[in-house]
Amino acid sequence: MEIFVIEKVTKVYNPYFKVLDEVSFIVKEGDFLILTGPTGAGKTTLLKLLYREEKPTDGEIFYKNFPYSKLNKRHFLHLRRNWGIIFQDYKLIPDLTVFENIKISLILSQKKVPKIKFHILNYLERFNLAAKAFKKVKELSGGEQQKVGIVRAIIRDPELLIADEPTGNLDPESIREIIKIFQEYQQAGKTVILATHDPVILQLNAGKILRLEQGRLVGNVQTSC
Ligand SMILES: Nc1ncnc2c1ncn2[C@@H]1O[C@H](COP(=O)(O)OP(=O)(O)OP(=O)(O)O)[C@@H](O)[C@H]1O
Repeated sequence: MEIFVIEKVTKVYNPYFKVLDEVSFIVKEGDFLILTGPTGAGKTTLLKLLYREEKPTDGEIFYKNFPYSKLNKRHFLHLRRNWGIIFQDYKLIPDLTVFENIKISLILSQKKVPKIKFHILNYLERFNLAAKAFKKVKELSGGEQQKVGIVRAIIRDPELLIADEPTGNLDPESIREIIKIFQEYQQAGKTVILATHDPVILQLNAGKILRLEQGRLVGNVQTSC
């Protein structure tokens, strides 16, 4: 089943800066898609279009056959409850603790989690973050904050994971661990879309690679079913 069909999507930022130029590809359920390309190629913009922080200037995005242009804000809020998004700039609340940041996200996802405290601490333990659970996010290192952003997204057990440069602040060992966790998640039938130019990830052969250059996809790209 197709999760996303991206059809000739163009994005122009004001006043006139074309970042994506007729980009087309499909994402199937269970895919592990790695979007790569140089700085400024448009990777973050493309992900923002998928999670609807931005709208395309032209073209259409279909999610499970529903065209985005026909969906309203309420539909997107509902969809995003089942998605895990890892933002390049983390988007954590610095004055709240690690535990509170994750708990708020879990509550917003409306997933019923029995023993929520145990559940969160268990996840944090897996990422070697249990000792930081009750520290304010602003007291953590950049890499630790990045890991909190990852835990916050995957603890929801989302059907789709969208990750924007999730390992930029991590050492190679941590990067391999994170990718292993993403792979386990994919093996459970979930879909992963990851933007990165991290050579460690690219060498791991974790998934299908799509390369963006100056707003266009280059190489072999599947654009129809
Ligand atoms: N809101 C915006 N308004 C205007 N220009 C923007 C906006 N967001 C991004 N851009 C520009 O669009 C281009 C693509 O940015 P984008 O963040 O999508 O690239 P990227 O491939 O993710 O880069 P990086 O690898 O550095 O994260 C950049 O030149 C950027 O300056």
